[in-house]
Order: sequence, then C-alpha cells, then structure tokens
Amino acid sequence: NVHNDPAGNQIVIFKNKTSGPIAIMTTSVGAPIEEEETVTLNKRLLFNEFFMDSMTHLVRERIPERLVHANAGGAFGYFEVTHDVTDICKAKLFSKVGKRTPVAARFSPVVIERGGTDTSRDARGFAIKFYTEDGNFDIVGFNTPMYVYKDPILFPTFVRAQKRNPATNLRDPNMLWDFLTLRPESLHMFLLVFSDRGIPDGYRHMPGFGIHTYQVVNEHGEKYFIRFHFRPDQGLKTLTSEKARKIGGIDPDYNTRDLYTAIGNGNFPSWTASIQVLTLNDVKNAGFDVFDVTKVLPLDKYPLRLLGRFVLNKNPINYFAEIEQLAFSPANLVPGILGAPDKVFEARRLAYRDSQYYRLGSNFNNIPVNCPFQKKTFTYNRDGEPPVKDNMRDIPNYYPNSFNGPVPYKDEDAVQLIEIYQDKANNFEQSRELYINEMSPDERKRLVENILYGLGPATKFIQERAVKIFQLIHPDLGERIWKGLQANKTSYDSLQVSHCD
Ligand code: HEM
Repeated sequence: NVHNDPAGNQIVIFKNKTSGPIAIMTTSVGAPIEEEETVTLNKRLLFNEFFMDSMTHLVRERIPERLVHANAGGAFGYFEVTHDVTDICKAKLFSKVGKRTPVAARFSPVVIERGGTDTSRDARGFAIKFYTEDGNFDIVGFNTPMYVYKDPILFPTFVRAQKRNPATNLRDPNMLWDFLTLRPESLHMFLLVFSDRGIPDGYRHMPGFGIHTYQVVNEHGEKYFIRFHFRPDQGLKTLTSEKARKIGGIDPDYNTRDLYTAIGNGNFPSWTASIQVLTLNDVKNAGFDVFDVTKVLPLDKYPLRLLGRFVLNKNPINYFAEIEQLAFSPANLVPGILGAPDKVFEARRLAYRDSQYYRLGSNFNNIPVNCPFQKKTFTYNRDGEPPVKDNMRDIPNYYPNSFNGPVPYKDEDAVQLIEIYQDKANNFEQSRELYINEMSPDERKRLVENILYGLGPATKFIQERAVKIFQLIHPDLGERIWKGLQANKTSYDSLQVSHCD
C-alpha cells in the first residue's frame, strides 16, 4: 500500500489521484508545446521555445541557502489556546480558550548545508510562524533552552568557526574548539548538544524553546516577562551517536522524512506550549540576569504555566515555495508581545530581514507563505524585485499625506520595551548543575565520549585549554576528558600542519 509511505511514494500517490496527464504542457507564457519541440536533433534550437524556456530557467533555479539552518523539514497546522493567559498578555492570538491560529513550522540543524545529513550532532532550530489577525508573530527558537553567547558581536565568529575551513573546505575541530574555549559561556549549550539530548530521533520528538525572555503586556498596561516552552506530545526521543551515524549513512534526510511520513499518514504531531512567567519584581530580585540567553530560568523558581498546543496536520505541497521561502524573524511581533530587551534579540531584529532580502529579494513578505493572510497590509513600500502583488494599487505612496492614505493607530497607554544593563556572562554555575543534577551517570559517560569524539582531532594546546575549562565546570568532567584524551592519543598531532615555521 503506497499510502504507508507518503514520502517515498509521493509521486505515485500523485499519479493515483489523477486519471491521465493533467494538461497540455506549455511554455511559461502559456504557449502549448507541440510534440516536435521535445526533440532537438537536426532542428533549429533558437526556434524551439520549449528548449529556450526550460534551459534558461534551469540555470536560474538556485537561490542562496540560509547562512545557518539551511537544511530543514517543515509543515503547517494550527495553534490552539488551552489555558487563559489574558491576565498577563493581551495579544489577540491568546485572547480566549479554544481560539485557533494557523501556523507554519520549520525544524533545522544549525550548521549543515542544504543536502547535508540531518542526523548530525548539532542544536536544532525550532521556528513557528503564527498567522494572527494582528499580523504574523514568529518564535524563532531552538531545541535547547539556552543559547551560545549573550553578546551578538560573536555571531559571525561563531558561524565561521563552525562552518568550513577557508583553505580546506572541511569542518575543522580546531576552529570549533578554539571558539568554544575562548568563549566558555558557550559550553552550557554545548554540554547539551554533546549529551544524550544532542540528536533528536525525528523532529516530532524534539522540544522547542523561545530562549529569550519576552516582555508581554496585558490590557491594563501591566508588564510581564515570559519564556516559551514546547514539549512534544509524542514524547522526547533522541539518537545515540552510533545510531545517528548509522542512520545518517543510509538516510541523510531521516528527520525530514519522518516528519513528512507521519503527517502524510494522518499521524499529526503536536506540542504542548507553556510559559514561565516573571513580574518586574521577579526580574529585579532574581539575583541573576534573566535576559541572559546563555542561561535557563530555573523551573522550580519559575514553574511552567500551560498556554496551548500546536498541531501540524499539513505537509507542504511544494517544498521550495512553502518551506525554503519561509522567512521567520524575531522582529515579527504583534501588539501585546514586545520582544526581548537583550542584545542578541536586538541584533536578530536586523539579521533575519537582511538575510531574507539577500536570499529572497526585497519583497519577500509578498511571497504567499510569508503574507500575513489573516490581516490585510497597508504599507508605503512600493516597487522593487517581484513579487509586488498589486503594489498597493493607486493608494498614495508617501506619508504623511493629505489624500487619505493609511494612518497609524493611537495606543493611549503604549508600553515600551524595558531597557536593561547586561554584565558579561558568568559562566559555569548552570553548566555544573546540568552536569551534576540533570545527567545520569550513564549520560555523563556518553557525554564524555561524545566530547572526546569532537575534541580528539583538535590540536594539543586547544585540548589543554578545553580540559582546564571542563575542570572549572566540574573537576570530575575535566579529569575524565583529560584521561580520555591521553588514552585515545592518536596520530592527530603529527598530522597537524605547522603554521609556525
Ligand atoms: C546574534 C544572534 C543571532 C543572529 C545574528 C542570527 C541570525 C540568523 C540568520 C541570518 C538566519 C537566517 C535567516 C534566513 O535567511 O531566513 C538565522 C536563522 C535561524 N536562527 Fe538565528 N541568529 C541568532 C541567534 C539565534 C538564536 C538565539 C536562536 C534561537 C533562539 C536562533 C534561531 C534561528 C533559527 C531557528 C533559524 C532558522 C529559521 C528558519 O527556519 O528559517 N538564532 N539566524
């Protein structure tokens, strides 16, 4: 039965639901193609519009892939409010229990390129776009509850250190471990990435976190601060390194296939959404920077409050149109949700649109999957690269004007995003807690093995620096890494090219 494998048999399923060719083929301007045009031998090519049309289109079919998170699976569905949170947030999408909002979701390893192996050891992106009646709201999160650094100036360094060595075009453990040990606040997240939680067994079994502490406001203008959590109702499932490597060798698209297959079979994945809620007083009295994205907010101190659930029940019909062209941005906010006041969030408000202008063109928000289809837009933007849609027709194109163009609304008690002062990251307390309190002895053993697998090929001084830092996280961890490196001492050092002579 082909329907048991909707991913593998997509094209067969298409055939089965049609009765013969669906149409006479045409050129892209609609000219019907005569059979003679499908053969070029002994004919004049310039006169063959089928040949000209398809050849010239083909060489224009690639667009830049995302700088990070290039490889992904995605789907569509809805978010439903299950618990009232109107006492803290006035956003319309949370306005009443039972309310449903359409969503798009995209799940993605960070580092690998499009076409790479999606079972690699890496964090995963967890992005959701809510098509609300007040425009689109995006949560562009991760499957880890914390991020790598709190100073966004490190983004280019971090991306380059993880991507390919400019000379060899290879991923380079020296570069990655140089970064991780020069900026040890990154090890909190990387302990999770190297742990049992590092490789999801299917995107359906992976959690999501908004990470940033968002400021929200209720209808009385009172401020609250929240972190979003999404727990898969299918349960958490991860792969061991060994299994992931095996699977990756056989099916590099394992996670994407799993998502498509489940949805295609009517086995719709869902996630329970909750929030941690802080008042302004909690923020002041927390004793640490609650806006620091390298930190988690302890659950015993700030327990989860249920919010809703989202369900993915529709596969993309066309991957490029609907998933590749999806454009998420932390800057896509709605009234009631003000975003986060930290510097990483501020940097992200620029970076995503900049990247999307580059890869999708200046009118990327006119691409159907990015259009806020529950809310008609009225902007003063005009022209530029297609698609321009109706280009705002005959509406005046400058503001202010005296000719009835669109005007701003007035919010009498508009609340501003608070301003914060952030100290440099303090590094090891939560990493130590993660190692000691959240990992079983067995998991700690596998964590050490996974770190050794990554750190083993790095050069000696970087290994030594790493050992010192692991020792600061916990002496036991430092000692195990040191011993492991001694025991596995391979010929890597002798293979290192010397840059000193
Ligand atoms: C300084 C910090 C950061 C910068 C400058 C940055 C920048 C970017 C850029 C330029 C993209 C590609 C966007 C596109 O072309 O569509 C991207 C993708 C992404 N980033 Fe970040 N990022 C940062 C931090 C984060 C953090 C903290 C998270 C998680 C909380 C995150 C999650 C994601 C996700 C999930 C995607 C993929 C979105 C998709 O599925 O299309 N990033 N990032």
